[in-house]
Amino acid sequence: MNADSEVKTDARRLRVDGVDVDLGGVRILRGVTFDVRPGEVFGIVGPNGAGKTTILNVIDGIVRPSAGTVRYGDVDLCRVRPHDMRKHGIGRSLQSTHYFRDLTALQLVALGELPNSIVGALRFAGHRKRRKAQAEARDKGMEALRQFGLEQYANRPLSELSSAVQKLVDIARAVVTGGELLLLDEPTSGVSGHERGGIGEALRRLRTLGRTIVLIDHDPGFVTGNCDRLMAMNFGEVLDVGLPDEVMSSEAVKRSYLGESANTDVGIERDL
Ligand SMILES: Nc1ncnc2c1ncn2[C@@H]1O[C@H](COP(=O)(O)OP(=O)(O)OP(=O)(O)O)[C@@H](O)[C@H]1O
Repeated sequence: MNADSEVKTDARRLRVDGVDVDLGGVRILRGVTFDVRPGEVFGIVGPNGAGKTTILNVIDGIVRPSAGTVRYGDVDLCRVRPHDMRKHGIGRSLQSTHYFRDLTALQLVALGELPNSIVGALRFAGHRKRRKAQAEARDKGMEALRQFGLEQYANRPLSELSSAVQKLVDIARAVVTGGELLLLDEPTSGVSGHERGGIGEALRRLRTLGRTIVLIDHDPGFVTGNCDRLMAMNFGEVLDVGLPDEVMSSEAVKRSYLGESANTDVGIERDL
């Protein structure tokens, strides 16, 4: 790798270093440290309450750490407000699209293009070129739906679509926000086993588009099949980071799901 490509790679590397989080007087995360390389699909696994969502919340500025640093390239994300994350190329999918179920697929995706701060929204509302901006948001939204083969759902309300299609539409919205680094919170939750392949396919497409993905998921087959590396967490700490098969078969990870009797892979699948 020459000096130029090293600089470019570093500009898109996510580095989380020594992050502690205290909420309501309780330490939720302790010394969480990992980094995510550009173009990588990085999975976070762990039992309920391990701290997975909290670490995503730290990366996109919803939760501020009490110690440690989070950097994306040379940007200190701890100083960026949540609604400014898109300016730095960070997009996030929703754990659930339930509150948006009356929107059409196109409306949800186009939301990713609209101003997302109060000041921006007020400016947008008063802007004489509002119609043009709305048309552009629609065009970009349609383009994103096309990229994921979802254009036939554009005018259908989310409530009429399967969970898998809703998840894909929401991933398309996160992409429209300009997300080079996509944070996906449980992309397979509520999605039936046979439809999970479509989510994996979307991840592969995002990878070919050069996006970096950090995802949380509870399905061991999905994470081992679709992630380049995994980080396992428990009780707010990192247990292991490495290749998916190695992490999923480590004794510490098995114990975290099963307690002391950590000796069956079947058990992990049951409890994940
Ligand atoms: N705002 C908060 N105040 C106090 N405790 C919180 C807060 N948010 C999360 N927690 C606690 O922090 C711990 C980690 O929560 P988090 O949601 O990050 O876990 P998780 O690994 O994502 O779990 P799940 O798989 O169930 O979504 C849990 O014990 C949770 O109850």
